[in-house]
Amino acid sequence: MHSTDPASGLVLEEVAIRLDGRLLLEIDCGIRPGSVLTIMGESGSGKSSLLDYVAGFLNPAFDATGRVVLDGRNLTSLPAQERHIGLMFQAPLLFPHMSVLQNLMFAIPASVKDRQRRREMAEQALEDVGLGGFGPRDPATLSGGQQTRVALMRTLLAEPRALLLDEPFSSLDRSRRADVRSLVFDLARQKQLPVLLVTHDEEDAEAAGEMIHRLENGTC
Ligand SMILES: Nc1ncnc2c1ncn2[C@@H]1O[C@H](COP(=O)(O)OP(=O)(O)OP(=O)(O)O)[C@@H](O)[C@H]1O
Repeated sequence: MHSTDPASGLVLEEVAIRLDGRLLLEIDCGIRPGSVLTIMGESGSGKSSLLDYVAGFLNPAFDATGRVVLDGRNLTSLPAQERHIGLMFQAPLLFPHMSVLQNLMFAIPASVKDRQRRREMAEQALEDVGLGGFGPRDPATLSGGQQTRVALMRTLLAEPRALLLDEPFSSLDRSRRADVRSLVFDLARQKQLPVLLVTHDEEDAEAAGEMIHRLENGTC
């Protein structure tokens, strides 16, 4: 299934990932701006490797083929930093030697040169996720849910054109998980980003919406 408008959204055209000559995963699909495709499948089926391929840093141990097209542009041979794709993992991975605010300011594109403007954007991002005033804090002093919210805003401040989420909610407890999940999907919808979500959690998949691909024998 391809995106209805090939000039928008994320399209994975006949992507196949192999390891040691064995086909791990095959996918051919389109994700419209603002919608989420959820990929579920057993451990080791190649889900994270698919995200790595889309992001542009698949380990060379794998052999991958197929095109990655974002908003009509073929990204397949571009380096990761030129793809404008945002990633979020299970561990929030904030830089420990920077304050929360510095973590956010670091993500803002270099095209925003004015330091005061960068600071205001980072402070606003914290306000947006209910963490106003947390800027000076050391990331290690934040709870898991707070760190995840900062990581989300850090990803979005980089102005990605698509989001890849690899089990991003799994370190959160049930109640916090539902809140952070809604926040991620709401912001993705607002910003009209196509989202590729990898999860083992049925509730995540249900909350994400109608497009769920379950890998069976590597194909979905
Ligand atoms: N750098 C690597 N070199 C060789 N094999 C690897 C490498 N990284 C992962 N693998 C193997 O590739 C396969 C796919 O791994 P991948 O992490 O993509 O699966 P996954 O579906 O995301 O699994 P999980 O749900 O457990 O996170 C696994 O068998 C894994 O052991």
